[in-house]
Amino acid sequence: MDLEKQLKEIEAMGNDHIGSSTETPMRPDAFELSDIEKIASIKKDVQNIMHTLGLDLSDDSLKGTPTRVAKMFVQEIFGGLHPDRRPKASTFENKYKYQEMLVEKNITLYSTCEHHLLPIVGKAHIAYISNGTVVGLSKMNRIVDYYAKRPQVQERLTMQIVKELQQVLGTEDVACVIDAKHLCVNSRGIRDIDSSTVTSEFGGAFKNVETRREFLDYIKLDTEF
Ligand SMILES: Nc1nc2c(ncn2[C@@H]2O[C@H](COP(=O)(O)OP(=O)(O)OP(=O)(O)O)[C@@H](O)[C@H]2O)c(=O)[nH]1
Ligand SMILES: [Zn+2]
Repeated sequence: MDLEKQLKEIEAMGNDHIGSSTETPMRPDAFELSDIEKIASIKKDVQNIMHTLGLDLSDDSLKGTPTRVAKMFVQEIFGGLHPDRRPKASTFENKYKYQEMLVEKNITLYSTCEHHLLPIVGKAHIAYISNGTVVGLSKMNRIVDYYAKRPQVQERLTMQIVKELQQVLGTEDVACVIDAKHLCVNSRGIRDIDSSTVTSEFGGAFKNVETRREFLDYIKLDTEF
């Protein structure tokens, strides 16, 4: 089979998982292997890639790389694929009777583009209006970090963060804006170092133009990376 045809088939297989859902496309058997087993398997895959590239894996500087990359994939940059790592977001009663929106802005975001497996670096900004329940501030940073630690497209990441907070807080009134640089755009391909991508998801009251405007005024997108 020629290469072009093979590539088309591989692409078609990948697209089977893509739906309109905000869920990360995972197979049902995603957690049959333990983390240790995944690290051992990925180590061999990375060894194979490096070997194919012609690198000498007995070199002192290179020999630890397959293990390092495998651990980094499973435990760090893709650690958010595992539901066990979902942050426990304890909620409290809004005893202050605070009625206005709460904004957690400039949340540092490191993710990975699922098309090229290159870094996405940026800031997330979150707002919610309590309907009686509040959440500890750091939990918003933790939720961003959990969903960011997956192969991602920025649109899905933005929606996953909002959906999670809506569930935790029991309200639709949650919004998220992400401003991020994609190294797949900045450092390869079109190599545009200055462009960044802005995505947003506005739930409930944030669909109202004035409420949305208030949130956007608080965060004033002057993001520095
Ligand atoms: N919608 C969306 N696209 C993304 C995201 N991250 C990367 N991309 C784009 O996904 C596309 C991948 O499509 P292809 O055209 O198959 O990739 P490519 O041939 O390497 O494209 P170039 O980057 O233009 O060289 C690229 O245009 C990326 O810029 C994201 O978070 N959201
Ligand atoms: Zn990419």
